[in-house]
Amino acid sequence: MGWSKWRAAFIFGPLKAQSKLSVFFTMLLLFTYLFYCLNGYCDSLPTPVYYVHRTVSHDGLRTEQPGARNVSSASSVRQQPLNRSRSAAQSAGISIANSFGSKKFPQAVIIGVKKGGTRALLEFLRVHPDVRAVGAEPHFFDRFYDKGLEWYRSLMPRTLEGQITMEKTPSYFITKEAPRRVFFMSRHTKLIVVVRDPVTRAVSDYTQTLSKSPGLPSFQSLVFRNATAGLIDTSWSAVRIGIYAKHLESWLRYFPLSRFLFVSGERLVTDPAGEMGRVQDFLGIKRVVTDKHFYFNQTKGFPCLKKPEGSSRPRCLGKSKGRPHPQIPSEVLLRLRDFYRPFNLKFYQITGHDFGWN
Ligand SMILES: Nc1ncnc2c1ncn2[C@@H]1O[C@H](COP(=O)(O)OS(=O)(=O)O)[C@@H](OP(=O)(O)O)[C@H]1O
Repeated sequence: MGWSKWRAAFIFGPLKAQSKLSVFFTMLLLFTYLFYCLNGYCDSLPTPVYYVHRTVSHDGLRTEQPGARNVSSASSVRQQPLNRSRSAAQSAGISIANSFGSKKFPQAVIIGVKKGGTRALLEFLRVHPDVRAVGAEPHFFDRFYDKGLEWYRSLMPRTLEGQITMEKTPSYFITKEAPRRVFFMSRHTKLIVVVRDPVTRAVSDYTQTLSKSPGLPSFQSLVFRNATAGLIDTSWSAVRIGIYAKHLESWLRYFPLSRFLFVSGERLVTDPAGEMGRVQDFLGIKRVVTDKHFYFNQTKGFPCLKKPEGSSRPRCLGKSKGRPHPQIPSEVLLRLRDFYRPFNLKFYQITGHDFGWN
């Protein structure tokens, strides 16, 4: 080696070593970041925030602290990141490596009504690429509120930018505390209520209970408090759930009417594409689910999906959806119809929509 080569090695040697070192550290950083992301830790970086409402809310009611350890109380309206801790799925050891997106609180919830057609609506919505929904009913705002909002969020599917997270739990509509709790999660939550003729709904509800307890007394013996006087028993849940106006009033103390969409359970059967058009508009997503997605299954007597989510084969809802109802004496049904009439009218008046049940 000549003198000039020795000189070059002397001058550039330390520089080469430096650049090697910086490449090494950059790689190390990259690998560490990738490792963390693949294990779900990146979820805690882009924080979905929600507003913690004042301890005393606008209507003077005290707001609750869900699973108190998760959310600190706030004396004024302020933003609170809610995803510091790792999700329950992770702590339960469920591998979520190689998954994308993050778990967010639902921006839209199907809050009711039981036996209204809520499963059909959710399954139809799941066909939409911009909707991701929990399959099972989480029952967070009625049964599991003590588990805290972090637990609730961990149940949600991962969503990418622009996708909507959804869930359905029909019992929320009649749960006294649910409006306040949902409001506490986010006042911007969109609320969908699938409503169905309360008389048919009551019979459907009874049919479901009967399928689980075959020894159940007859519908007519449960529906009356005093059969001779024709007094309806409003303490029976199958009757109470159908007084929609009353339940809606509790929700309207927290949410304006514009935050609700009322889906007709009847139209969801006779014109699923039409009703889905309204739902997609309300959610602010493209009308992707159209009449092309449905076919009418003659055996089932209901519309079914040509290609449900995650399948390329046509599928109808299960046996417990769309089952035959027992025969109820017509005078019993007429009496029940009379009972609901004023409540239905009130409901039409509040919602500005005549559902045609009378
Ligand atoms: N496409 C389609 N297929 C099957 N069933 C359909 C469909 N669309 C609406 N429905 C009606 O949905 C009723 C059940 O309502 P829900 O899903 O809200 O019930 S539940 O509260 O979740 O148990 C169910 O009530 P029943 O007829 O009493 O079984 C159906 O009438």
